[in-house]
Amino acid sequence: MQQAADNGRILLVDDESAILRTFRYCLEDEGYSVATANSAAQAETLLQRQVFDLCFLDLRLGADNGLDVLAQMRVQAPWMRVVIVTALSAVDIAVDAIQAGAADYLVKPCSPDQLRLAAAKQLEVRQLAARLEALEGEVRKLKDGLDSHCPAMMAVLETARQVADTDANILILGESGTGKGELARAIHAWSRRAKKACVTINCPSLNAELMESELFGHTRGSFTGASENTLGRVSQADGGTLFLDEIGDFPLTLQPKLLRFIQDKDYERIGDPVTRRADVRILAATNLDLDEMVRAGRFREDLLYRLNVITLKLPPLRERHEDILMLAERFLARFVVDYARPARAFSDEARVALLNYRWPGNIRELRNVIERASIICPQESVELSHLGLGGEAPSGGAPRIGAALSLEELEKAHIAAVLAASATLDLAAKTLGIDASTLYRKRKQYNL
Ligand SMILES: Nc1ncnc2c1ncn2[C@@H]1O[C@H](COP(=O)(O)OP(=O)(O)OP(=O)(O)O)[C@@H](O)[C@H]1O
Repeated sequence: MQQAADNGRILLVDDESAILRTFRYCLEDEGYSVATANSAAQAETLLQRQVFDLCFLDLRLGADNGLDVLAQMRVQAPWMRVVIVTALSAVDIAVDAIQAGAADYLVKPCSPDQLRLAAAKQLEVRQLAARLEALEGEVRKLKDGLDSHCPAMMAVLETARQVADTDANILILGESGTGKGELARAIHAWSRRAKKACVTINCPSLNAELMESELFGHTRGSFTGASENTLGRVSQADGGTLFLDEIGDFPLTLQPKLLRFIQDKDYERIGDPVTRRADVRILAATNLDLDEMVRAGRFREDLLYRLNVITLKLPPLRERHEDILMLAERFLARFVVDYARPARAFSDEARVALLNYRWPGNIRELRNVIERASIICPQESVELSHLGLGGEAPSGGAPRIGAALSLEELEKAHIAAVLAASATLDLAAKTLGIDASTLYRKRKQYNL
């Protein structure tokens, strides 16, 4: 029975019981699952209860108008292919039916071969459509890359999807590399603002003056170096989304202007007194403890309350056990194509190591580890040794001063080691003797 349903589920609608019987035997012999209805009402009831892939519909159904029945079917089961069965004298109505959404027509009396051929052809189209739908779903998932089998992450994604289409401001929390930026872009893509821009500002990379100009724009000559008028990101994001990445580093002195913009949607460009408006949805992300920053006087409480209308907290990768191998396999599949390398799968030992590692750098670190492994692995199976998961830093041991390394490689390794040994980014920046915004840029540059 299940096998027949898998081959194709067919509904026959005709008021002549002899025709129903002959068609049924012929199609069942082909291995299809077949149901019959001798009136429009019976067909409607069956369609409410069961899913059909194909319907053979006689347009002359007693008192019922066949075209009305067809229209009803198109609403009830739009995926179902409908083949009209008609007498030669009524072929012109069949043509109307095709215009109304039927897939094809058969002229009565038809031979068993004609019936079988029509069924096979339509079921093939239906299977292709179903396959396309499934693939589109997969592509959508891969595109936002955000599917998960981890209950905590699934709950975050579910809330994110629910609130995506509202204009509520959302604060995304989570350790560095957990995918806050990815989630922000996905929320924009799921929202009704998707056709407009999603503009990102990396807050730590700019001081207060440059940030104001970046956000709201400026007029030529309004400050040293302002050689031309600029629109500002807020204006670019009009109708869309503004993503404030690492909002914890947003300059304190500029926070009142951001607050006013979020509350009233009003702003002025630097050097231009005209008050402008922009319809922008705000998403913000941070790995800092904003409540703690409020207590320490480093972040405005009123701004925090405007930003965190909805808060989404991404779990760290070490708590997403169910997802580690899925993500690793996905990265591997992508990188071996990018680099044209032979690796195809992980050995058992490598899988265990991936699951047991603590992933302090979360998905960003996993991505780097797999990218590196996919390059250095010379065979189909990625072994534990290709992963380089020995110590804290996955890049394979501390480099020696004087070793055959470029300055860049040395800098990357040193920054990685200092980051691993420092409690906060500020402390790491202090140790390195650079400011936090430079450290931010270097982390992004080296994917640390
Ligand atoms: N679900 C995912 N599937 C594939 N790649 C992902 C996923 N989530 C994150 N990534 C990748 O991991 C890296 C880190 O992601 P992202 O920049 O969004 O993290 P973050 O939490 O915003 O990091 P930070 O706090 O350091 O800015 C990026 O390269 C991103 O493409």
